[in-house]
Amino acid sequence: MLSPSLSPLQVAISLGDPAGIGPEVALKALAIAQSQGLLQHTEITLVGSPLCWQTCYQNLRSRTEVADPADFAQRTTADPPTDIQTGEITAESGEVSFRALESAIAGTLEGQFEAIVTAPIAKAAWQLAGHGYPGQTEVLAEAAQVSRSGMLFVARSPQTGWELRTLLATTHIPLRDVPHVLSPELLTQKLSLLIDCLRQDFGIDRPTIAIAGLNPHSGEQGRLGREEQDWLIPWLASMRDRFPQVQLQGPQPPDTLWLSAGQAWQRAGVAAPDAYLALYHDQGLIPVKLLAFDRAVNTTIGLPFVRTSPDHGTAFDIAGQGMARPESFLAALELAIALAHNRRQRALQLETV
Ligand SMILES: NC(=O)c1ccc[n+]([C@@H]2O[C@H](COP(=O)([O-])OP(=O)(O)OC[C@H]3O[C@@H](n4cnc5c(N)ncnc54)[C@H](O)[C@@H]3O)[C@@H](O)[C@H]2O)c1
Ligand SMILES: N[C@H](C(=O)O)[C@H](O)COP(=O)(O)O
Repeated sequence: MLSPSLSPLQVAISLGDPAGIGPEVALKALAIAQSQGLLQHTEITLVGSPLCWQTCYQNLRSRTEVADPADFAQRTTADPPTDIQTGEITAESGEVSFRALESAIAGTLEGQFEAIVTAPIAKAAWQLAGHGYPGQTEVLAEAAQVSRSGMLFVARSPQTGWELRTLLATTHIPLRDVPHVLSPELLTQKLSLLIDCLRQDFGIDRPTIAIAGLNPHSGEQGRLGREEQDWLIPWLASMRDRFPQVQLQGPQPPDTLWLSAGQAWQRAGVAAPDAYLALYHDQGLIPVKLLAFDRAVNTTIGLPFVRTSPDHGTAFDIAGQGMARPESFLAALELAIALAHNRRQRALQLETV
């Protein structure tokens, strides 16, 4: 038997919404990973309805490179009672995608998997199926019973190797609620989580982190909004005292905060922060997706296991046509393997001291 350090990493891939492009990008990414030898030390388990995995494979195999689900281990959940209509938001597809995620999480909490890569789900389909969660992140955090979790997007530039990391302080809430939900307590929780993650998962002990303001021009001394003056600037000052090893920049005008990321993405040697903290969903995700839509990975931090996902959704407009690009899913798979490997190494080091 292999020693724990040499046994294959156990990675689950959850089906996602079978009416969308999730199973397609997963099987395409797996075909690339197989051909590039990326799975040599990894055992992949496909989680979800076996009928849906097979249907996707049979539909696409003559048109494009897709891996055969039969090449992988399976953790099965119930097949849908009726045919899933590609591109349609239905309760049936919502139920199938929810069960796949639930089963992947259960397998992880039982110790079967070290990482989960989730294919995208449609939140509206979950609602139709009676699952009121705003996203997969929230299900994962609840199931893992963690007090702190966060939605971090990671993307590596193919030109320079520089890594963009953006954490969202708030996620799936209406824009009008953002100023009420933001607070010094919430930001302290997210910032400390980010600092821990940078140290443990990315090996950065003394990071530079840039924090966005909320209002145009960061409030322009209170003339365009008061949050910066009233509490964001004092909060940041207190965080500088609390985390002296971290260089904290901000609160910076949000419209230009990610300019440094754009420059470091394209040109080697440009100085840019190790991570950005965005105050709300689209503030952080517009620059991330504009710069790196085919590269970025959504990873849930603060969990006792690794979870990654592509940065895109179910793309119902192109589902079933074989044209979905698998690069973001492949990046999610690669990051999951790298992070799970790091965690295993760290656990072994802790055992030996
Ligand atoms: N991680 C996730 O589970 C996740 C992430 C984002 C959105 N979603 C869900 O997906 C659904 C659709 O969301 P949306 O339309 O806002 O975003 P989307 O990412 O699904 O699509 C946005 C646009 O990008 C295109 N696109 C997306 N992925 C692509 C790919 N791999 N290759 C080629 N083109 C691609 C689509 O065709 C569409 O034009 C929503 O229900 C949303 O909740 C899920
Ligand atoms: N907010 C993410 C994005 O826009 O890409 C995505 O919806 C996250 O969804 P999950 O929590 O389901 O991963």
